[in-house]
Amino acid sequence: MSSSPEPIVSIQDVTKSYHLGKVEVPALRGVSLQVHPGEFISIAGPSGSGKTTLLNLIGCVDTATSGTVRVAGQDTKQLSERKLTDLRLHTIGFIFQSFNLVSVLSVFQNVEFPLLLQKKLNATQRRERVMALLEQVGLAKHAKHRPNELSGGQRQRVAVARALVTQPQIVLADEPTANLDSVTGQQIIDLMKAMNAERGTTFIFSTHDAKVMTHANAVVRLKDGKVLDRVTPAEAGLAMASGAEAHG
Ligand SMILES: Nc1ncnc2c1ncn2[C@@H]1O[C@H](COP(=O)(O)OP(=O)(O)OP(=O)(O)O)[C@@H](O)[C@H]1O
Repeated sequence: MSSSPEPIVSIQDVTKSYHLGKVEVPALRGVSLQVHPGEFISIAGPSGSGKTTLLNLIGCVDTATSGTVRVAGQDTKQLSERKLTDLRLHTIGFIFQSFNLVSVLSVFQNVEFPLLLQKKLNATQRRERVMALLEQVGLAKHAKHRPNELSGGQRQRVAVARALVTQPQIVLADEPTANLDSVTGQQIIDLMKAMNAERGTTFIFSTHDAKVMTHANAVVRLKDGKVLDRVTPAEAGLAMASGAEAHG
């Protein structure tokens, strides 16, 4: 946790609507949220409450209908496509529910991929960076394997390494444990938390899983496209025990 006064993510009165033909689907209806550097934040809420939409806006893969999304001090609406790509590539790491590894690339090549896009390190530097991370996630011996030769938990560890390889300030994870059994899911959260503690990387992850939420510094609960509240995991647990939390 950081006491930095400057939030790394600042969202003000954001709405987002999708259009399905003539039908307007409001996904976010006036969301404000501040995340400070080094936080380990869970976005929780029932299916359809807007978690993925919110992560997509923070990750600059989609734009708000109205309101302001500031990431690393930049108002994303003011940025050109080029600048948005730069922000995604240098400042943000992504982890997905379904791992999204490239099946024809080895574990090493998957993790190296963002570095190739960045064009900042030479081959030796890239090798050192990738192997150090694979060591950390316990997969150095699997560097030459293809993703389909790994278990789900191992694939997600590769994805964690890939998200961190550019040393981003923020890692966004959309339901990172949803396709894993609970023990393996726990290992992924432990790994994310270790990276958060060691590097000070800000993590924002969505989840349905109450157990996963307990590891967050704060739980931001969404309902019907609005922030219900921002609570500690203990408070979220109490609310769930009393039946106030709906699950998707
Ligand atoms: N591309 C899209 N086109 C139309 N409607 C969409 C689109 N993406 C999301 N929605 C709608 O926006 C609302 C919020 O969806 P979102 O995926 O953000 O919720 P979520 O909390 O992540 O749900 P889940 O937990 O099921 O992934 C839902 O009503 C959904 O149907």
